Amino acid sequence: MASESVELNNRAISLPNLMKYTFGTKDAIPERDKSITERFSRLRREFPVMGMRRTVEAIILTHQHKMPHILLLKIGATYFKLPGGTLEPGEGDSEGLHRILTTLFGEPFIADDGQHIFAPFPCEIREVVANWWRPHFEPTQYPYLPSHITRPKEHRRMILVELPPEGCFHVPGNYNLLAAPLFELFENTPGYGPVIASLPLSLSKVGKILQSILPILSNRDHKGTCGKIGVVGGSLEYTGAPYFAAMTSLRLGADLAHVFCRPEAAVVIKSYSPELIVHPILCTPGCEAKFDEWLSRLNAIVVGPGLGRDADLDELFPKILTSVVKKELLLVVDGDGLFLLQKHLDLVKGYGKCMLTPNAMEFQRLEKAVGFSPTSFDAPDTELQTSVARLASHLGSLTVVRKGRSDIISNGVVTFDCSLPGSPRRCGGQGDLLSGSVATLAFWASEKCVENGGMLACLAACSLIRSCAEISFEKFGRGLVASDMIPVIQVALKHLLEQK
Ligand SMILES: NC(=O)C1=CN([C@@H]2O[C@H](COP(=O)(O)OP(=O)(O)OC[C@H]3O[C@@H](n4cnc5c(N)ncnc54)[C@H](OP(=O)(O)O)[C@@H]3O)[C@@H](O)[C@H]2O)[C@@H](O)CC1
Ligand SMILES: Nc1ncnc2c1ncn2[C@@H]1O[C@H](COP(=O)(O)OP(=O)(O)OP(=O)(O)O)[C@@H](O)[C@H]1O
Repeated sequence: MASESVELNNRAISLPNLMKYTFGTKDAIPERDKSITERFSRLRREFPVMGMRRTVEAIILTHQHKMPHILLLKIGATYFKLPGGTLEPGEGDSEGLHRILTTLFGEPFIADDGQHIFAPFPCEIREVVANWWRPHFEPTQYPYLPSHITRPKEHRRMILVELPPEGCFHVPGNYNLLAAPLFELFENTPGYGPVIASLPLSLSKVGKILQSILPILSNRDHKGTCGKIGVVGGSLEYTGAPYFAAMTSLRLGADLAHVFCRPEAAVVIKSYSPELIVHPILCTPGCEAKFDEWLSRLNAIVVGPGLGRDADLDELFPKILTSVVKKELLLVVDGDGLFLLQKHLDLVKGYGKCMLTPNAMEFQRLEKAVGFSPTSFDAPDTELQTSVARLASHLGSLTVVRKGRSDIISNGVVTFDCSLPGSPRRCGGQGDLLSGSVATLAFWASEKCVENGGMLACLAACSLIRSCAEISFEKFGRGLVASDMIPVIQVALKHLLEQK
């Protein structure tokens, strides 16, 4: 097989087999700077004239023995880099990257006027997979633009490049071109540096991720093995939200779902479904002790759907968070939980098992709460990605999922973008479905000790809920409501698992 088609970042891309490629060498293209010190001196010299340096780098994927590999250039014994270079002033990303790849890999020939030039390197420039910024004239770089930096010195973009099924690389003599398997790069910062080491996560495939997370059902399991999920929410006004979150966890495959709500919401929630275990305890005497006792039996907690914002929660909410963190449980904060969290961010700062799932408005509130200026709802995707990574990093690398036209997921180091089509229907409750599925998938990922389980669970959950929306929209059109999405959870899951 010359070319395998795989789904990366939810888009089909074909990976050529390197066996179908030939390799030639051509004259060396000396590195412009002889050392790292020289590189930064030149950056400093050029900055006042040229402004921020814009660098584009190619993620060229191939497959060998059915395993995806990324092409790297090796210089000397230990230095690896992605094929790429600096854009000219005013040059676009695609145009510039194609020019650079042509210089690096195009066939050399002599033009009619005697000039040594290169034949255009055949490839297709696809989407940006990752962004990194260099705030100062020094090696430190971030996958987001730190808020206090107004004049970054370099912006690096990693761009997916698709190759035809066969072809030829003409490699400059001073480089070795090699294909590194993704698993070798994964989190291997000492070997490849932070940028290359983070690429496998940025490129992860949803079907594979789900497969690695889902528990295998067995007759040896007992009730609870597949998860006991708690939802803290439900008030006089909002009874649907906690039901959606808890029911999603059951319909996804968790064994037990508990709802901790205000007494006035309990009978209503219970009447929606006999499956839910409903505790009418919120803001009642002895609530904390009762909640604490139940917590010990649960695996993951969603705090916030339909919780309300009444004054008595000011006292209870931080106590709930403290108990969850003390018991080291997986924690998803959503809906009104995010509203209340503004005053209590310190309680979750640095808590790696915490996942925040804000919508556009809730995200802005969190930004303001930490002193960042809020990112506009309509900001371009790259700016939103930067803002989500900045917030996640500021909060001590917990996971932030900003829901929207594309869902952006970041832990401050790695940022994913889930842009499956979903549906154009914006009815309430879809975010509650997401929070219930994040909690369940995060528990399963933690049980299987999946590396970066929280991030992958969030990516998988976003893909799942968008897929549910897409499938159910086909049937219900503009009349689609959140309840219509719950029965298709397993259909959507199967669909994602079957992704090639
Ligand atoms: N059936 C039930 O029980 C349900 C209960 N729910 C529960 O309700 C609670 C409050 O949640 P919430 O989302 O209504 O409150 P909040 O965050 O203050 O947003 C309010 C305003 O923000 C804006 N806005 C939001 N997104 C935006 C965007 N993308 N782009 C632009 N603007 C955007 C928008 O403003 P508007 O357009 O109205 O001016 C919106 O009205 C919470 O606990 C939740 O779980 C829901 O789950 C629904 C089903
Ligand atoms: N513009 C959009 N296009 C496609 N999908 C979207 C869009 N906006 C949001 N979604 C999807 O809808 C789901 C819920 O996101 P939303 O922003 O409505 O959350 P929310 O306001 O917290 O929901 P809830 O009504 O449950 O409180 C997410 O899975 C998200 O991917």
